[in-house]
Amino acid sequence: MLPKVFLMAKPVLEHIEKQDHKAYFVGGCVRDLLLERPIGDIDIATSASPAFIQKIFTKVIPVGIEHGTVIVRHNNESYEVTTFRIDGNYSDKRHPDSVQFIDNIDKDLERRDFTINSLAMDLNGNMIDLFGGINDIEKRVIRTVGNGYERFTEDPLRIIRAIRFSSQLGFTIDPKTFQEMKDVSSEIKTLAIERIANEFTKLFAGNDVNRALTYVKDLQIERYLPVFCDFPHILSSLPASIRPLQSFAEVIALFHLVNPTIEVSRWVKEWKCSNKTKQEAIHLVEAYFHFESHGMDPWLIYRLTPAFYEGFIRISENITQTTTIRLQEMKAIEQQLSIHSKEELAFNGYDLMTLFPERKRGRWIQNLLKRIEFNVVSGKLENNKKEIKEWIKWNPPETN
Ligand SMILES: Nc1ccn([C@@H]2O[C@H](COP(=O)(O)OP(=O)(O)OP(=O)(O)O)[C@@H](O)[C@H]2O)c(=O)n1
Ligand SMILES: [Mg+2]
Repeated sequence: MLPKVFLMAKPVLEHIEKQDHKAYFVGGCVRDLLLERPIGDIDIATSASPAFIQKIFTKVIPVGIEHGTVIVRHNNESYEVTTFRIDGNYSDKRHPDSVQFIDNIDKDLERRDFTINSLAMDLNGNMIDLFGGINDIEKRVIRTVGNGYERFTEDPLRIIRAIRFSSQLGFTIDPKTFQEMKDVSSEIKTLAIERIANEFTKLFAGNDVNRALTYVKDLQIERYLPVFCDFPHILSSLPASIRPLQSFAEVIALFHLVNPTIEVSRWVKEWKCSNKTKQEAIHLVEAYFHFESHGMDPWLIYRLTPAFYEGFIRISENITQTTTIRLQEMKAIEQQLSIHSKEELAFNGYDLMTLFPERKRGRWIQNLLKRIEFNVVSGKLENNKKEIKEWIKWNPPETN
């Protein structure tokens, strides 16, 4: 019996087939089904044109109609439905210059990157396996469909995808395919950095990230990657055994901790990351530096967003190469915090100005509040007005 995600998508295929067109499950979802891995997106390939799909379904989003792709919404799920096609040249290394729609799936499967990704499955679970994909899944090998040199030249991102799949799936790369990756590797410099970052995020998240990094070093891909190209030894300075990371921010944090002379802001700028990624990386790095000098304490927990606890553990485990920090311990400290934000502090800037009416507004207010906040969070000072007032007597604000 097919997993639920396929059963839910089945009516979409049935509806297309009822109109005398062919429709198949293709790509990653078929691969992951055979590997019994969690299924990501369900992609569908069809002989029907995008216009025809738009006609026969009520909810269709034309996401990439020029490449033959639309999204069909069915029972609140999205399905990418792509017309069988062959690609023209990829002169911008992102999208083929032109695509030609065809009515037979064979040639469509032939243009795909790896044999394990070139499987198609029909409604009844019958497999179309033209390039030995099932055999390669059994042997756990990544191999290009046909001529690797051509596949990688069409889209050099496939070089990094091969390594990413080896990390995610724990597969080896076929030696001939690997040689072809080497031959085309300098083309990586033509790729949009966002695409590379996307693959790198998945590469570092894979269970077999260490094997993948061996491939990266062997190919010397760092020559073509921003930041890495200026610090050729940074990959070799990584800890001996990397545990998987879950976001690009974690990757940046790790590299910054390995080489603090490269600022987080430089990684973010050259890899064109979002501000969200930047903030997450800064957060993780600050937490780790605090941990290094003070250990796990309430101040660390107070400053670290709970959503980043697990990321912090992953980073720490990588740097220290131990597994001593426990999530429960962090949560327990969080539960015990006297305050969770400075808004909960029993004393504010206005109180300080009332206490020192002769003083002009200035930096001293912020500085003193920060010290109060730190002492309250650290359990050295009770969070009530009277206590804080008393404390200030002995810890007066700095002179302006
Ligand atoms: N550069 C690329 C990108 C994609 N594909 C084909 O398009 C399918 C879907 O692409 P994508 O969703 O990027 O990869 P998946 O294999 O589905 O992997 P994931 O699980 O990460 O989505 C792939 O299986 C592959 O057949 C390709 O041939 N060349
Ligand atoms: Mg996919």
